[in-house]
Amino acid sequence: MPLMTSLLIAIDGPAASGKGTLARRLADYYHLPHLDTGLTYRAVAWDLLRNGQSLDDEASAIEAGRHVDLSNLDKHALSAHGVGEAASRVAVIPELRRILVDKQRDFARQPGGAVLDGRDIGTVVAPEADVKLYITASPEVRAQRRLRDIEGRGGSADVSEILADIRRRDERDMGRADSPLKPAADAHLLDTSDMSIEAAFRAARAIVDGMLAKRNGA
Ligand SMILES: Nc1ncnc2c1ncn2[C@@H]1O[C@H](COP(=O)(O)OP(=O)(O)OP(=O)(O)O)[C@@H](O)[C@H]1O
Ligand SMILES: Nc1ccn([C@@H]2O[C@H](COP(=O)(O)O)[C@@H](O)[C@H]2O)c(=O)n1
Repeated sequence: MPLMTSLLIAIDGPAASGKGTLARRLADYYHLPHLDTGLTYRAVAWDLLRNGQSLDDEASAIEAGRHVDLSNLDKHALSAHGVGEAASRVAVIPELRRILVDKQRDFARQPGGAVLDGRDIGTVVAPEADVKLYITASPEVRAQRRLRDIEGRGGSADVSEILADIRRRDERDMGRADSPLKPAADAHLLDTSDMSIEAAFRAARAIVDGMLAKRNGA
């Protein structure tokens, strides 16, 4: 559906809740550019890991953050499950967050709008977003989804270890002092535990279309 005006959609939620899948579907449907902001934190973590640097080395993380190029994020290398865990460790560094958030804001403010997904989009990166979605699913359902991801790429994993990792990541992301994961006060909550991808997409689209209709005075 082509848009006549600008539309900025902010999507937040915990690991493997399905926010990236929804963000890509919505971006495609409304013809908007999409940014998975998790990739920016993953790029920093990956840089440290690759260079044998500690994830606690704040100066190196900040330097790596300055070099993150939104147009050159290697999704394939960054998508490994372990990189996500490492990303959540560097994501607690406030100075690094400032640098990455500035880049993400530049992306959000392009003419016509955009879809961004992450942990602090509705609260910090784009509090002015036209629509904010907070996507959740139970940790058990998310662990099963992540397992299917890993198996789909030819890997294998123990679901109880994935579940433990998801719980640890939730605790770190929701408990950090700077920009913790939480729904914005005006976010629409969508629990996808019992929803197919298609059903979640339909529900998200109904929210966005409802906002557009209201904005157009319908
Ligand atoms: N509603 C759903 N029903 C079943 N599977 C789903 C649903 N939504 C997403 N998935 C699947 O779950 C997996 C995780 O989804 P996705 O990568 O979108 O999550 P995410 O929240 O973006 O994760 P991350 O925070 O790690 O980037 C994918 O394999 C995706 O296809
Ligand atoms: N806006 C964001 C996005 C991500 N993070 C941190 O990065 C980790 C990896 O994110 P994924 O979405 O790719 O799983 C995540 O656990 C967060 O710690 C963030 O802080 N803010």
